[in-house]
Amino acid sequence: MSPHLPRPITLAKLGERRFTAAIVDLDGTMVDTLGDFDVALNLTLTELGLPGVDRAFIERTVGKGSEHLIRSTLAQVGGDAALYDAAWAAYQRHYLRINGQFSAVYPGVVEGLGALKDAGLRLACLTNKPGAFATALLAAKGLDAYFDVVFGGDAFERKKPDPLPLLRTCEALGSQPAHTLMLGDSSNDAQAARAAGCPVVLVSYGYNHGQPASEVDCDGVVDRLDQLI
Ligand SMILES: O=C(O)COP(=O)(O)O
Ligand SMILES: [Mg+2]
Repeated sequence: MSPHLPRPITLAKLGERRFTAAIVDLDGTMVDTLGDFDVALNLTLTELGLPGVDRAFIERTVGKGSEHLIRSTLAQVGGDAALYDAAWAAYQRHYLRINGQFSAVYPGVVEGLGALKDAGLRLACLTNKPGAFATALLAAKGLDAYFDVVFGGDAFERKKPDPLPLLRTCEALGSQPAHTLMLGDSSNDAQAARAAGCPVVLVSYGYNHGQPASEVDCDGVVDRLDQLI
């Protein structure tokens, strides 16, 4: 395990670095979306005549985008991989209809985003979720106004943990990676940030493939986003 900075970490403690921007993950960091995933995925499985999956499976599987979630789910329930296209179409239809209805913004998120804005940082939302799901969810939860840009998992050729989405997001923000703070909940966020050269802080409460966030190589862990300021 890598050494961590003392926690709760603050922006001041992050090496007195002058941050010009922050990139914020969505699922498991700003919004607890497990309920939305559960409903959309199980409606899809029912439609295909397949057995359901439980929340523990979903919680350890989300984070690498919807395509990965659907492939893993078909494998989990013994569904034929040839059902992928039908599953993807059904999942999108169900997800877009229920998006946000079974999910909730985590405590401290609104306060944390407001404080980052007040500190003069430009903000981007960068998620592995499809862009259409992400923009609708942010709007439904009243979080859209905080962000200068929003990029989904379909915005670039590769998703987190590849550094490409972070590097492109830094470009869009006009911010150097070393001065851009990544805030996420999983090893996908942390690995992408490390490879892109962005400092990275994780939240302790999200979805990290069944592993505690404190075991991930990152610059700090917070229990609420408003602990940063
Ligand atoms: O859709 C997912 O896999 C989760 O996406 P996120 O954690 O990058 O927001
Ligand atoms: Mg996440």
